Amino acid sequence: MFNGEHINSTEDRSVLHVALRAPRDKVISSDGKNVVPEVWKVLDKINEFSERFRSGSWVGETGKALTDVVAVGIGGSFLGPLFVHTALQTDPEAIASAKGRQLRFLANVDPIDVARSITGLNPETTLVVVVSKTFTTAETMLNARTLREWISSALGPQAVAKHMVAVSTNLTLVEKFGIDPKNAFAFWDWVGGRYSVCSAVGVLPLSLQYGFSVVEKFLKGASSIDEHFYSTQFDKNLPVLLGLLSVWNVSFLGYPARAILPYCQALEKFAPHIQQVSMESNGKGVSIDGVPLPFEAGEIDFGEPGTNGQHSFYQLIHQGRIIPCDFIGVAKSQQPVYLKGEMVSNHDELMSNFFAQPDALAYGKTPEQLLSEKVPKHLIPHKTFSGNRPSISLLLPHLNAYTVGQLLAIYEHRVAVEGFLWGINSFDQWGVELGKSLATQVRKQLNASRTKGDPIEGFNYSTATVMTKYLEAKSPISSDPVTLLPKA
Ligand SMILES: O=P(O)(O)OC[C@H]1O[C@H](O)[C@H](O)[C@@H](O)[C@@H]1O
Repeated sequence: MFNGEHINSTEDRSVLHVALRAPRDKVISSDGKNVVPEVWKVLDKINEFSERFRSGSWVGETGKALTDVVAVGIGGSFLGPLFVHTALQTDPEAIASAKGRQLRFLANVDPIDVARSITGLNPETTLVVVVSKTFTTAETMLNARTLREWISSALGPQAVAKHMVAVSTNLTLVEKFGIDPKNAFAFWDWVGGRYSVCSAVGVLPLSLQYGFSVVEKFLKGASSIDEHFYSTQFDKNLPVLLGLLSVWNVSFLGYPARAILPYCQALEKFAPHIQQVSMESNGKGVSIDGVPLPFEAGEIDFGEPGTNGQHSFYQLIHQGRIIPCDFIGVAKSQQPVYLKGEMVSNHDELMSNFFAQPDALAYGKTPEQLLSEKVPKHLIPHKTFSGNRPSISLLLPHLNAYTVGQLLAIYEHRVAVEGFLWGINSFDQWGVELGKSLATQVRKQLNASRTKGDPIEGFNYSTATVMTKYLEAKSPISSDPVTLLPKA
């Protein structure tokens, strides 16, 4: 991976997200060319642009400084930046640098998400960042066209140049869309979408919100783990050990799921991000050579912050199926509170659970213990905990831009280690294609049925029946889509 070999063989690409956070003087080559200078050219451009934006010298169509950003993107062009943004939102340093600003995300093509993302925003003070590796993703492009309409109907079509910028590998399509190429931020095909948060995909919107210096710490944190992963012997190498544990749990013990349980509300978007990193990478049925696997690869990832999850699905984890758990804790809270007279601080209260849960899973509670506690006989089977349920605990010293970068890279490399062990290609995603192409067929049918009354043809009985019901409901379609958007 670090040598730039084309380990993503089905797309004939190298896999070099580590280059996105490499120090300036590092040499990492793809196809014989050192890519680190290109990376820094874009980072410098982001630094300079975000400075202009944040200082108010970049102004919108009506001469006002821009304070709010809507990042439009989905999948890898959304989940990583959302995770990092959510983690920084309560960090004191990041709060200070984001004063008076808002960063929002628009991912879903559901018009409800459009409404949510712009409600209360004024186009005069808003910058839209369209983030798409390919610049062809149907959801993102429709959302981008919708927000372009929102801007130009309020401020005139010429305002688009000042209120819309883009992040993409496809700069030709960015220009075609009407975004000034000077305001396009590039990345490269050797960055997988789900590994792209350290490219302009994450660095641009996060720098607009928090300033480049904060985001640079995030990159440095990720880079520190890259270095550790590259050079540390295996028995002390965090991503290697974690990857081995995952493969052991999935392939040897037969536990296919994994719960990601951060005892830190700021990490609430970590599990959704890792779901994509892990499940899109390792959810494969054939080896890298195309041979059907004689075992199942991939993990089923889900998670919620503790303690919320404890009051929801932990019952199943304690007494139902065996789900290996990742407990993630932070030694020092971003927002400490201690109420006089309380036995412990609020953070200690949270962390009491962080320490208690893995113990309960590991050691359980035996019928003998219950008997000695005088539990009625008929309740003993219900109150018994089998124990011997695996978990790992990661304790971060604190949560800031640097450690968020570290956490991200630990999981990225862990997923890669698992994929290497399973012998699969963790860097392609052919499994997302079929649904997309079927949606194209449905889109054509909906158009033909709505505009010409064409009957539904070429779909199976179930789908045709539900589509008929859907068309009967006749959603309102205005010829002027902006009338349906909420007003600022
Ligand atoms: O960044 P884009 O090209 O718009 O792609 C957005 C997403 O599209 C697809 O769903 C891919 O499976 C994802 O890996 C990707 O992150």
